[in-house]
Amino acid sequence: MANSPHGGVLKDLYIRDEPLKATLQAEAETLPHVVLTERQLCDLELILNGGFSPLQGFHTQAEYTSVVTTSRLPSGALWTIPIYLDIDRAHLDTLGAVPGSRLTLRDPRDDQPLAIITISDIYTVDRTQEALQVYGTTDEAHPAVHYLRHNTRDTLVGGDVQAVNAPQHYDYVAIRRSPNEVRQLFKKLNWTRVVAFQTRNPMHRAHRELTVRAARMRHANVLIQPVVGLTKPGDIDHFTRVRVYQAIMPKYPNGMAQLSLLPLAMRMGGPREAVWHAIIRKNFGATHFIVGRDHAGPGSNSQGVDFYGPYEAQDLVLKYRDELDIEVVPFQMLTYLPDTDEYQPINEVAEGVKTLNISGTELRRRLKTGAPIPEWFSYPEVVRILREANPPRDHQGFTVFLTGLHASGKESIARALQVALNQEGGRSVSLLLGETIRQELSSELGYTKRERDINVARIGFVAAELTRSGAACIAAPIAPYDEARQQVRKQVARAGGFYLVHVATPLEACIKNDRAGVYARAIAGDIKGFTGIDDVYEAPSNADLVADVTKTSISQIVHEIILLLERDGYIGDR
Ligand SMILES: Nc1ncnc2c1ncn2[C@@H]1O[C@H](COP(=O)(O)OS(=O)(=O)O)[C@@H](OP(=O)(O)O)[C@H]1O
Repeated sequence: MANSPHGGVLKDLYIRDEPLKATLQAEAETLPHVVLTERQLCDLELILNGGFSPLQGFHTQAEYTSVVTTSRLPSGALWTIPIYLDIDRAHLDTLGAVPGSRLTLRDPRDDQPLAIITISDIYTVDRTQEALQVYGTTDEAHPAVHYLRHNTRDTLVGGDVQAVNAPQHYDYVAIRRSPNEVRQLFKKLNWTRVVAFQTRNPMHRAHRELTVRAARMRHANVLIQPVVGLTKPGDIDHFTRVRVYQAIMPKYPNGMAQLSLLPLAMRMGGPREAVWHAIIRKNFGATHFIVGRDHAGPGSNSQGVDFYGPYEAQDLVLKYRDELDIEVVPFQMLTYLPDTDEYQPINEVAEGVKTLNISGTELRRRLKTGAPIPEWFSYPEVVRILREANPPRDHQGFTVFLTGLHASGKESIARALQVALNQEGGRSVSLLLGETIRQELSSELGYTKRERDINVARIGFVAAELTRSGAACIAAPIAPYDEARQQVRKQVARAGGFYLVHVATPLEACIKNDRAGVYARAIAGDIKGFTGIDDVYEAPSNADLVADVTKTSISQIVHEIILLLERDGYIGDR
């Protein structure tokens, strides 16, 4: 038998009665609506499917105050993290929302109506009180406090919700399971003792060892239940992590473990969050829950000191062990003993025995540089997935952005560089010449500052997309304005490498090079606002390379660019 839900009843709010569901769906279309934030969406999914039992909606003021100050719902049931619907006061007023009225809650991704809330009260968030009581700090280095200060809206709307539709997912659908589905799975597998494991990080050998040890100690099966909602900013994306989890599952003895995903929005609330996680796992039917070192820890504060002690979360969960009614399996950090090729909890290692460990920071460094990751630390299948998601520079994209006057030679450099990069191979090479872009993307634009800015921004967008997909992109517009170029640099640098090359050929030489006679027409006044003649060219102050075709050959300039790319690891030893 799976564990009983928190409060005794699983509050699965999905409506199975088709006519009633149809009535609610029709009503949802007539009501004023709110588009949920990503966090609210995660919270709502777990309210609707019973993962947050005994909650049946977003906190009322009484619930909010009670949870924040006492870690309990007014009923007395343990509940440690406040779950509320925050909305801007002004927005709420335009909806005409008052206690007693109903609002449709819509999915921010596809606008689908998910639920109807019947408003029971409207009140104001108490940011300081919540930060201090729930997270123990007002330091914005704590992600939840930062969220409270910068994202949480001022007004909270409390009330029960009715389910209209389940949020639609398109990724890993088969292993996103509701509490009811997980309970059915346990029943089918004949699992009665299940130890749940929570994670927001990739899993390595130590995690596999830890969960198997827990199973052995408690004669239980294992539910790996990673968070795929919101985790700590900067974490590895859930797509990569789920591929890792899928790769690690065959490492468990046949029939021992199952993988199921949890759409939770973590707060990184340490001790209080650990209790919340235990309650949620109880709702999913687990009988045991692993709480390790620094569970749901947010890292260090603005003074460089950890917000919570490494075993503070374990202590709080153990304090509530009786009423939680899910057995907590506390774990010390597992460490590797190279001499005996085994893992052991750090507190059980005899003095003088050699241990090895690779920290998260060290792992990220090795992924970035391509340095080896030993098999004692992780499985080759896992490392391969992580490396794919963190390709070394020579597999990342880049943009070389050439800026300069008309006929400065930037087009010749661009074409020659394209050939050189094609010779190098390994990437597709795209050329975005000023003239081509004007024809293909910006044919309606002229040459005012505003229109040039739009043109250059479009080039920046395309260059960033190509760079993200691993291509080499060579752009060669005039791009006379510094601010517009800076924007492009920012946008592309988020996706890969960016190099600004100023083709600084003097105007007289450009005029001489211009066999089409465009400058002559500009000088004669037939073309107005021509760059270099009667329109400005702001020379870049932060170019990665300055080239002048009157002083340096095209081959040499291309070589200089190749040297820059090689220096940074984008080309070369592939
Ligand atoms: N008024 C005016 N000012 C500057 N350039 C003009 C103008 N009118 C037409 N042209 C021709 O348009 C070509 C492309 O300009 P760009 O799109 O690169 O300019 S910008 O970056 O949007 O400022 C550019 O050619 P290339 O430099 O060969 O690309 C110019 O010859």
